[in-house]
Amino acid sequence: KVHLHKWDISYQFKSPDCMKKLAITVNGETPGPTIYAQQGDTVVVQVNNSLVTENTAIHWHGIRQIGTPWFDGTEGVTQCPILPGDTFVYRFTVDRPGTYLYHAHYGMQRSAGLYGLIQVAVPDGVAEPFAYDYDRSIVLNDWWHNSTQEQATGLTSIPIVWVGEPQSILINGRGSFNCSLSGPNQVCNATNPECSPFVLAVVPGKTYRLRIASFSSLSAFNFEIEGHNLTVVEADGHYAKPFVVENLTIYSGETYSVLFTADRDPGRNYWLAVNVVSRKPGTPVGTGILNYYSNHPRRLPPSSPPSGPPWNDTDYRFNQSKALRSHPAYVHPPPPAVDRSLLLLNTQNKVEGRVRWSINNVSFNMPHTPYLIALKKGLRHAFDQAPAPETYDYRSYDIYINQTNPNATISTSIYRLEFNSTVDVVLQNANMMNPNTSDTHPWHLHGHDFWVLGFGMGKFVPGTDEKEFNLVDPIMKNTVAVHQYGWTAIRFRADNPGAWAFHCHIESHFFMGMGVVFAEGVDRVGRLPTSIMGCGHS
Ligand SMILES: O=C1O[C@H]([C@@H](O)CO)C(O)=C1O
Repeated sequence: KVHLHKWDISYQFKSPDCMKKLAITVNGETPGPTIYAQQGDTVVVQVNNSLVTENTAIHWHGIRQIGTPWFDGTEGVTQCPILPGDTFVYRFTVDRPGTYLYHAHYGMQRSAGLYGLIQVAVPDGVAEPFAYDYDRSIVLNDWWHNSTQEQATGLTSIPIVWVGEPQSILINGRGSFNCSLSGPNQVCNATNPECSPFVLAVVPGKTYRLRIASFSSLSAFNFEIEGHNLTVVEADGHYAKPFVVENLTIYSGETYSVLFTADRDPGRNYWLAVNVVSRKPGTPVGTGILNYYSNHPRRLPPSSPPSGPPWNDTDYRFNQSKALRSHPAYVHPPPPAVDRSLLLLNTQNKVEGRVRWSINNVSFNMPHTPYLIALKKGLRHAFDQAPAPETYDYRSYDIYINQTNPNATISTSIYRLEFNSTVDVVLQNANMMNPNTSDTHPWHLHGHDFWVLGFGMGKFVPGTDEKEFNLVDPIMKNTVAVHQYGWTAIRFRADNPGAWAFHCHIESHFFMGMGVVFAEGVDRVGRLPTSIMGCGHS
């Protein structure tokens, strides 16, 4: 089946948290419409860029784009930007069931509101390894009152003007800023229906599948339904070995399905609560209402919203990461032999006086000619041909202190992977430029899923820590957290011809250079559509 969507991308005045602000919308909405499809279907999205003064591009996050690497929607990597007034048609197959995302992949436009869900159902007659009565979704985001242009300008200023903690957390596009805190020239209207809390209505006794997705620009979130345990059953489109949590930590770019049963006292409503974790919260708890039929949907619960785990409890988050395993009936064992291992140190640095993020001391810079085009056409002058660094000086580097020399270099270099090779990547976290701080970084790989082999605290020791890898039942994902001062190991097969971004999903961190590009089998890529071209060298 082919699903055709016609999208008009435009700025609109919106008040998702009661404060009026310009937001980027799909057909006037943020979050944009959910794309529904069934495994094997073709999705066609005709994107008309009505932003007037801004380019755009849309990434289909978690969709591997097998055979269509040019429709990954990553500006600078797989396509030229879509110019204002232009229409671009994405056409791709959704080859696996599960919960996926779409969002802008141009500048910091995701933060401005261009995002939504993709739900791919199993084929008719195919059963999933769990049962539920109803399917619902929860889309999480963090929200600022200044514009993304202002944020981007601040990030590139000397000295840096950091974006700071968000003003609000949005649940399905709804938050509630305290209007008494708004400045005199700002339009905040607490009674605007756009910012009335999200209500999840449930029938007592029924079991719900909640598809939870985070589009956060910065924050790690902890999601809790007051008084209801959650059973995790899916992550990034893969069935998980079910495990029960009181609350779920979710990082930007991840999706989970959880099951819960509305089996508590039906005489009242309960809170949905989203708390910021990992960074010191500067944002009030995001709330919604779990409404037991037949209570009034606006009746507030008689309690305070859950405050979640302590924001700085790294072990708590680390333990959830380690609890996530493949469902036993759906294990795809990773290839045992590895062809290449990369050890990637994540650091905050300075380049020419600006604060940047670097991988093995190289800060990523997007070239003007998209890599896929440059590689396919052999345009060697379009980007730095020197290979990107494979490792860092792990023997002497102290991940717990500020670097003695914070300067890094900036480059457009990439990792060329042999087609069909098996690649291990260990992401190593470290101290930032402020003393005693390390952020959690959700890393997202385009074009592939990877096996999550392991997590560790402290420094990864090559030759030793591989022994801790889970080669038995690792979950496959497309986004995974690298915990503070810790490491995360993944494995993937370079079996998808194309050029693929791999980056921190924190919007400002990727903007500040926190990413790399992998390219494989480009000689096998079919004829590039001319619609992706028109910028840079030719
Ligand atoms: O990239 C970042 O920059 C700030 C801060 O380190 C500089 O002001 C911060 O908290 C980040 O995550």
